[in-house]
Amino acid sequence: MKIEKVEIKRLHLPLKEAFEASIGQQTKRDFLLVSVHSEGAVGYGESVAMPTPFYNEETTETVLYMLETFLIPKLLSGTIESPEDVARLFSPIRRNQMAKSALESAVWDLHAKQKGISLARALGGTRQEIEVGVSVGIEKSVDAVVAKVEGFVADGYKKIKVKIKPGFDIALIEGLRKRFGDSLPLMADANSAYSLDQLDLIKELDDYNLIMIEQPLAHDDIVDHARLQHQMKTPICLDESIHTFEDARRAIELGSCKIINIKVGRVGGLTEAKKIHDLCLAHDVPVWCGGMFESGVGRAHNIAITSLPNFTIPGDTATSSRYWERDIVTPAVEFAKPGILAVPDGPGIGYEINWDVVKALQVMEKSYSQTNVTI
Ligand SMILES: O=C(O)CCC(=O)C1=CC=C[C@@H](O)[C@@H]1C(=O)O
Ligand SMILES: [Mg+2]
Repeated sequence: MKIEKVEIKRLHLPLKEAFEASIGQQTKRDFLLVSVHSEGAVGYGESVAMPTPFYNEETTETVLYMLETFLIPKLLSGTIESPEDVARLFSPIRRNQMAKSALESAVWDLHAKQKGISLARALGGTRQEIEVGVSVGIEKSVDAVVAKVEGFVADGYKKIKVKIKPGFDIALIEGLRKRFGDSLPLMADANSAYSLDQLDLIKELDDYNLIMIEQPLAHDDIVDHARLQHQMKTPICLDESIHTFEDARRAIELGSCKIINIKVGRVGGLTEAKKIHDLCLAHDVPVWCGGMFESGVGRAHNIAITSLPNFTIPGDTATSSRYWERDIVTPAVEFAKPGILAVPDGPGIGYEINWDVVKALQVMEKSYSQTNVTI
């Protein structure tokens, strides 16, 4: 497969409503839509980095820089037999996983389209339908979160994840359990807002039958998380700490978590995501697909990877209408049944780009071909 051309469009996609976590507030997606071209076929990917480096170190600007300066020249000048080769091609470049993933996932889509099969099938997916959860941000009061959750439960979401931070944690979980009882599939995500100094406080969360607590401690830690996991019955799930297969292997070996959140962008693309999935399957560690407020393009990649067998916990792959007035794909991503998405079986990601919406949101576009880049 020879990639002849890469295009990048930068889009500003407003969220229907602001989303707050311990790492700050978000009102829109500022992201890159990436397309890769070969022999008349086009594959699409999306950069999931945020405009600010508060979730991880990458930003929309650093992704653009890495793509233009290193990754696109490498892809255009190299030869690849399969999408797995892209990760190998990029391996001399350290980190910058979200930049790598934007291109690599587009090549996966292209590959599946060229073979005339769905991306899910190309990845080895086995499910035709996936269960879906929803991530709920921090609000002004516990009652305000309860009201939001009420709507999502009525919509049929199969898992409720709430964001917590010191001062907005125990009372929130208690309020939710009071209103919805013990059977609500509930989890909490702290985005690294705690340290082991707050061990007693974190341990209080053990009383609420949570499915898991996501990333309570530092974003770059697996040692303290292991200490914490050994003292808690609630499974710890790692998000920010896992960037590679090796990170996952070490975390499992140390006992730092019992569940892993796989975000395709955070781990550098679909090839690494699949490797982490396989490792976790071999170690009886269930996984689920996290979200980064993806547009329909990144969401389609998430749906495809979630069709693999060890994605046994509903992911943060909510519907388009949970986030956007108008998504950039058609059809929009909507439930087949309450809380259930159908895995598309058309070629590649299985959604078309809605170019009218893209045009309306586009703030920049660039094109790269073999004639105008050097490595
Ligand atoms: O709905 C989604 O896409 C998930 C949103 C979500 O919870 C997150 C997205 C990005 C950074 C964080 O705030 C958070 C997470 O840590 O999973
Ligand atoms: Mg998280």
